[in-house]
Amino acid sequence: MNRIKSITGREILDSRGNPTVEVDVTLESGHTGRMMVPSGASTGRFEAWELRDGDSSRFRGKGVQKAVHHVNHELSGILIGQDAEDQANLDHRMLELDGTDNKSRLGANAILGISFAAAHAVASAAGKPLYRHLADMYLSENERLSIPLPMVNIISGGLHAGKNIDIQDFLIYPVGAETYPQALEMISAVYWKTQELILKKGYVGYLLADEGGFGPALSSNEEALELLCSAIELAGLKLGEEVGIALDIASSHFYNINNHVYELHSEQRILSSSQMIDMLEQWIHRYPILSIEDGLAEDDWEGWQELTARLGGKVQLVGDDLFTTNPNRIQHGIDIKAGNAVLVKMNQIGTLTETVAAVRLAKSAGFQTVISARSGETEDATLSDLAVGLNGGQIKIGSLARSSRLSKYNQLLRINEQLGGAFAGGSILSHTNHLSKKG
Ligand SMILES: C=C(OP(=O)(O)O)C(=O)O
Ligand SMILES: [Mg+2]
Repeated sequence: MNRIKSITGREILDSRGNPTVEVDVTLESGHTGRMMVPSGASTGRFEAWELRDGDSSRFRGKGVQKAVHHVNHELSGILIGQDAEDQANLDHRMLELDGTDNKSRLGANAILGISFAAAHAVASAAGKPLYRHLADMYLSENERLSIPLPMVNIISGGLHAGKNIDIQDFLIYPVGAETYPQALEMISAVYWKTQELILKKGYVGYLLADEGGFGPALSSNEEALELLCSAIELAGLKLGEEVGIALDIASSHFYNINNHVYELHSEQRILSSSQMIDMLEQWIHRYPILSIEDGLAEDDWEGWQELTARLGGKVQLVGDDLFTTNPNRIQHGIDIKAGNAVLVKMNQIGTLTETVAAVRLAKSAGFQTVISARSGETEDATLSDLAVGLNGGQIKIGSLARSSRLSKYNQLLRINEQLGGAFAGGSILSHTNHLSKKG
């Protein structure tokens, strides 16, 4: 038993210079925990509600003073004196007090901040790193922890880069790395080769997008794939074997829901669901693509069924906007065979308890999990502990050149030391065609 003594919320700034919520929880034992809440830009329609003030005289309406007020008054009012070690009870009480389906009254940003700050405080009181506290709470005793395989944004598009191209993330997978530090070395090599190539190709400026990836106005979406392949080879790494490719199509953001078509604005092309799948299938054959996220839109369940039937045996198909870390939507995907992996974003659902439920459900159905940051982040590194502590297997943080991203990559380096170098590595993807072909 360790009761909550005080809860303090405040407004801080995130990596886009927008306000976000920070929460400190102090226990009667004197231990404290802190959480800085992330924020998305290419958000799914079915996410838990991020409460913003809407008063345009401050931060273009993006202030979070209302959410902070809820932390400091209503929420702390019901939580002070509660046992912080009973995470499920804390989260349940907050959900009950909010009373809505999507946390829109008090704000998922307010609730998430308290939920994770409490976990931090309890870990600190127990003298444990957060990942260990999470593993002790949620994993079986003999489960061996490992550093997740990172998928790393190198070229950005869509809403993260001013719509230079339509597809949002061109990422690399250091599948041939035997250790996490080796993986980072490979990522850094490809990152810098990509910059060199962009300048050599005559683009004016290489421009950095929200997650630190390069965001030039390329001539087509496919040019980004060609660039990545060249950069991997120029870095002296074996394409597909040492470094593979992942995509986040983020297609909900160019889906025309009225006409049921996908509008690739940068190429002036309009595609049906089946034509989108045809395009992705061609790319899988041409490039060493191991994972595709949101290949189709959040409303296109039928398209997802076709996508999964056609490509699910060859690549990882990750639902982000599709599932929004929501156990009900994940269960529907499992039932109708839509996707085979879940992107896990804690603020899409809003509490630690529900995040764990989403991960457990995904794993129980044999789905992979990718624990993911948002495009708006802070120096908070909770994500890394969450990915290790739930044995997520894969992590998506963004690119290397942003301290909001590096805080997480560097936290994984520290945890790596403590785990004696245990790394999930490329074997996590051995079910995909490209890697299984290697034998
Ligand atoms: C990280 C992502 O972007 P955002 O946080 O903007 O939703 C994503 O789409 O996977
Ligand atoms: Mg996504």
